[in-house]
Order: sequence, then structure tokens, then C-alpha cells
Amino acid sequence: MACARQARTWATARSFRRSYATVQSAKSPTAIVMMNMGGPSTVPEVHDFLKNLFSDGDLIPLPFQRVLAPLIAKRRTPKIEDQYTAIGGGSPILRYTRAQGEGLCALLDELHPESAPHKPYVMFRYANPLTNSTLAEMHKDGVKRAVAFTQYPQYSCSTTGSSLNELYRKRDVDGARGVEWSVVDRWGTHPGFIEAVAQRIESALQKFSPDKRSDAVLLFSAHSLPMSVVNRGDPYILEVSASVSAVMQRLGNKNPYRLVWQSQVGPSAWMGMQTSEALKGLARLGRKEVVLVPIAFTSDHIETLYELDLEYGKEAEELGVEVHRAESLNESPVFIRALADIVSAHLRDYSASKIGPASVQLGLRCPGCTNAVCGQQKKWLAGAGLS
Ligand SMILES: C=CC1=C(C)c2cc3[nH]c(cc4nc(cc5[nH]c(cc1n2)c(C)c5CCC(=O)O)C(CCC(=O)O)=C4C)c(C)c3C=C
Ligand code: FES
Ligand SMILES: [Fe+2]
Repeated sequence: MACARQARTWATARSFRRSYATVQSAKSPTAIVMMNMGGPSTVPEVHDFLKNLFSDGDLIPLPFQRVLAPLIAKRRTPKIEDQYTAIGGGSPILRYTRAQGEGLCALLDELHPESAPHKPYVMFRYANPLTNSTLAEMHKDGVKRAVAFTQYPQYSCSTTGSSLNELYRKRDVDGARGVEWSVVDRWGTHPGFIEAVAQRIESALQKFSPDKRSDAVLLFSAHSLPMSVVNRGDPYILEVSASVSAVMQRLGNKNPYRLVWQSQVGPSAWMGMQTSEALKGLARLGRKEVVLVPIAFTSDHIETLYELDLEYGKEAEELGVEVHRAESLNESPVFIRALADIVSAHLRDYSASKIGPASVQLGLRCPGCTNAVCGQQKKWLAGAGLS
């Protein structure tokens, strides 16, 4: 009798476990959407990458954009193809973003089991996988909850803002519609990010002989912005500066430093001082030891591998300056742990209703903004968690 009762209990427990497992496996993943500009993975993809980039009115507003963008892209393609050829035949950004996403989601499953399983999705603005294809994948997976996680540490309307405007434009596409969205829009002073950058600088400093080490100038270099963007009140310059200050504080301010700007394109005025001019100026002043630190982009790309390493590396050699570049964060475990901490804190605070779907700062348009989509995007995101 007791045996029969015991068997019934086990059978019930087995059936409960079976149905629990079915529920678990049927549970749609929490999507961690890694947003970035992307890059051409192969040289033949360069043209389409540039065409998408010059077609983006949130980045480069052009008159007759639909006509001019393909023409400019076509003219610029051979030069940029040569640069990607020189760095090994393509951008490594997709590979690194996938590795970062997988690493961070594995950690997130432990840090925030309430929203597990977490699944990374890459959503690029100008290269594959573009917004539509990522949304299609999310739809196929039955995603109901998604975190739009910018991979630009510091916020600019030309970068993160453009990706969010694009998501807003696609809000009714399957995979976006009916999904509960929230946004991690900036994290440029997160202690884990700062630690990861500081460790890369410390490794670069080790390459100087001990007698020269403390004289080395830390030259933080970030992609520049046109002054028209700075002057409409874009927060990027301030946020990059805040990252630099935090890194210097972590390093105990043991080396002199400057923040300089690279990669300006076209004839208009851009934020300076330019990185290449700074290298020349430092050489003229007798400062012959420099660490170049990429601070506004976390994976390698043409600006680190071509501009900093090849172009400025050659320039530095001619100037007699010993330059070492701080390695990009790429697959740094300290960095991947920081990404997981950032999202975990966001999920925790969001589910406790301590924060809304979008940050307070994201809700404020640049005082000089005349782009109506920015306003609509912010309104949509502020309510996206409630839809
Ligand atoms: C945080 C980083 C970046 C900001 C801010 C940014 C603003 C910005 N960029 C352009 C124009 C171009 N950028 C191009 C390439 C490019 N831009 C960034 C990053 C930021 N841009 C990266 C990482 C890259 C390279 C991608 C790679 O795979 O390596 C290009 C294309 C290359 C070229 O033609 O020279 C253009 C054009 C503007 C106008 C702008 C701010 C408004
Ligand atoms: S340009 Fe910054 S909010 Fe529109
Ligand atoms: Fe750029």
C-alpha cells in the first residue's frame, strides 16, 4: 500500500518535472541586442557598408541624400577597400561582438537567473546583420522581452542615437512589435569598463624601459565629431572626457595625458586637436614616449588597426617617437564581465521598477535638435516597456 502511494508520488513528481521542463524550454529568451555600427567583414562588402553609412541622415544629413549617398560611397570605396585589405581583408567587429555577446549572456544567466535564458543578438546599423534581419531572428525565437544595449560606451546622437532612431522606424516590424523593450544607452564611466581600459594601458606601459615609463604621455584618442554636431549640444565630447578622467583616476594620475580626436572626414570643421597633429606637436616638444589609447570604441576596426597602428605608427617612427597602442578591449574577460554587470544591474533595477525602460538622460533632446525622429524615438522608448 505504502509502495503504491510512493510510486504515485514519484509518477506525479516525474510528470511535474516533465511539464516544468517543457515550460522552461518553451520560455522565450530575454534578448540582449548588441547595437553598433558594424563593419564590412570582407572587402567586397565595403561598398554597401559605405552606401548604408552615407544614406544615414541621422549621421550625415545630405541634401538629396538618396541620390548623393550612392555617389559618395562609390567614389570613396577604393580608398576604404585598400584600408580593409591592409588590415587583413575585413573588419573583425562581427566576430568580437558575437564573442562579447555570448560571454556576457553566459554570465547573465548566473547573475540574473530571473530573466534567463538570455540570448545575444547583433544589430548593426551599416553592415550585416542589419536591423531587419536581427528582428526576423528575434521573431523566429519568439522574443517578448528585449534590452537594446548600445556598444558605444559614450552616447552620441550620431551613433547610439542613430541606432535607436532606426529601431524606432522598425517598431512595427515582426520581432520589434509587441516586444517589451528597455535601453542601456551609455556606460562610459562604469567601473568595470574603466578597469578594463586601465589594464590595457598598464600592459602598454610595460613595453617602455623602466626609466622612460613614467614620462610616457597617454594620448587618449576618440573618433571626432563635426562641430555642427558638438554645437547642437551632443553629449559625446563630455562623456568621452568623463571616461578619460575616470581612467586617469584609476591609474593614480601617474602619467601626463591628453584627449585628442581622430578620423575626421570631409572639409567641414571637426572637434580637435587631431591625433596626428598631437603626435607631431609632442615630438616637437621633446615628448618621445606615447601610449595611444582608443577610448570610444571597444573592438578593433580600421581606426585602430589602420589609422592608429599603420598610419600614425609610421608617422611616429619618422618623428622618432616610441609609440605603443593600448590593445582594444575585444575579448578582455574583465570587459565582458563589465558588460554582464551593466546589463544585470539594468535588468534588476528595471524589474524592481527603480528605472524606466529608458534613462532620464536619454529623454532629453539636444537643445539644438531639429530632427523630429529623435523626439518620436524618445517618446516611444519611454513607453516601450509598458506596451
Ligand atoms: C564613437 C565612435 C564614432 C563616432 C562618434 C562617429 C561619428 C561620425 N562618423 C562619421 C563619418 C564616418 N565614420 C566612418 C567610419 C567609422 N566611424 C566610427 C566610429 C564613430 N563615428 C568607426 C569605428 C568607423 C570605422 C568602422 C570600421 O570598421 O573600422 C566613415 C567611413 C569610413 C570613411 O569613409 O572614412 C565615415 C564616413 C560622421 C560624419 C560622424 C559624426 C557625425
Ligand atoms: S540630434 Fe540629439 S536629440 Fe536629435
Ligand atoms: Fe565615424
